Amino acid sequence: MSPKRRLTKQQQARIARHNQKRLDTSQGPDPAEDAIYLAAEPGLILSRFGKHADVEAEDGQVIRCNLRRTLTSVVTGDRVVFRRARQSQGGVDGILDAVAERTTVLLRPDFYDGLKPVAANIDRIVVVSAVLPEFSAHIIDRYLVAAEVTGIPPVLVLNKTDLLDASQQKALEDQLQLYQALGYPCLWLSAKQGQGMAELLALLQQGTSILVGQSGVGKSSIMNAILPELALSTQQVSDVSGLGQHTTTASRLYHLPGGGQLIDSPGIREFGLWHFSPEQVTAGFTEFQPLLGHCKFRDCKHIKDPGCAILQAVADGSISEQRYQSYLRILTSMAEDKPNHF
Ligand SMILES: Nc1nc2c(ncn2[C@@H]2O[C@H](COP(=O)(O)OP(=O)(O)OP(=O)(O)O)[C@@H](O)[C@H]2O)c(=O)[nH]1
Ligand SMILES: [Zn+2]
Repeated sequence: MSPKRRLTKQQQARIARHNQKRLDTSQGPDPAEDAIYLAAEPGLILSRFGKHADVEAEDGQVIRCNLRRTLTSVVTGDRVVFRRARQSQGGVDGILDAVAERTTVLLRPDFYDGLKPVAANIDRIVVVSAVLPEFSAHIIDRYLVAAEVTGIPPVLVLNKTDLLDASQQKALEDQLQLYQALGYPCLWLSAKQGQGMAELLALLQQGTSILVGQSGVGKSSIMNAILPELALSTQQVSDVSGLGQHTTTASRLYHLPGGGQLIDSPGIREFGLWHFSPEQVTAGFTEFQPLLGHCKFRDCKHIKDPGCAILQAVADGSISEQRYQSYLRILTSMAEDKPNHF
């Protein structure tokens, strides 16, 4: 093994000075840059695209900034330190100096590229499902596992309830009852007719939320209903292209009229679970958590193992058979779908 390279005293001092300047928001990293930029200020990333980001300053202004090359990961929702340029250059009006530590980060497992951060500092994941194309408790369970493992509280929204007849309604009420009993807030919605929209808005008024769910469940319809600003831009896109859909996959943060933020992130609407370990999936089932460590064998897989506390709970009905079957399906699908590098 080669000996560790030691830094000289001068090198150490230079690095220390550099780090100190980066942390000190009252001074830029390089005094020569003060001729180009104003004082550092805190900001919020609304959107990131390539080498640029739209940063919202505390006065509400949006400033398009260049990213320092040292900043490798900057995503929508990041809290940052930036400086306005004294003069606009080529449509760019500032520079992004530093990114604050994130409370949460949503990672998108890309089949080819590995894990990619797509949004940061999210307080709530709104899992949208619908009675059409088809209601699937299993898919809801996948989203719930992802949310639990990521550490962001989920909320369930059932959309298109205007299409239900009485018997379908009863069956779905039972389904949502199960999730409600697990501690997940559930909301009945019709983005089309407006039922439940006021309750949803009230829920989104605190913190930053993101909508996820399968294609066609009505995420865009919900967003357009609560964000006139977005409805307008979608409309404009549809007028030009005739496609009526977003042409970009970039995430963007919007402020809601009565408070709270909503991140529109087409790239994370459906996410895989490849990057989770089987143990994480187990822990992602909230009702399994109190039983973990109570199985007879320490390495219990909770599948066929004798003395398994989870299997026992399924047998006596305190854990729902449906949720347990969902758990098994997730484990199987992970083993089948997993790309080599996860
Ligand atoms: N009946 C009914 N239809 C709805 C409702 N909400 C949305 N839809 C319809 O469902 C279809 C899909 O809605 P979108 O909002 O595009 O769904 P999405 O989840 O954004 O789909 P992707 O963009 O593919 O991810 C559209 O034809 C909507 O008009 C609702 O509450 N009731
Ligand atoms: Zn077990």
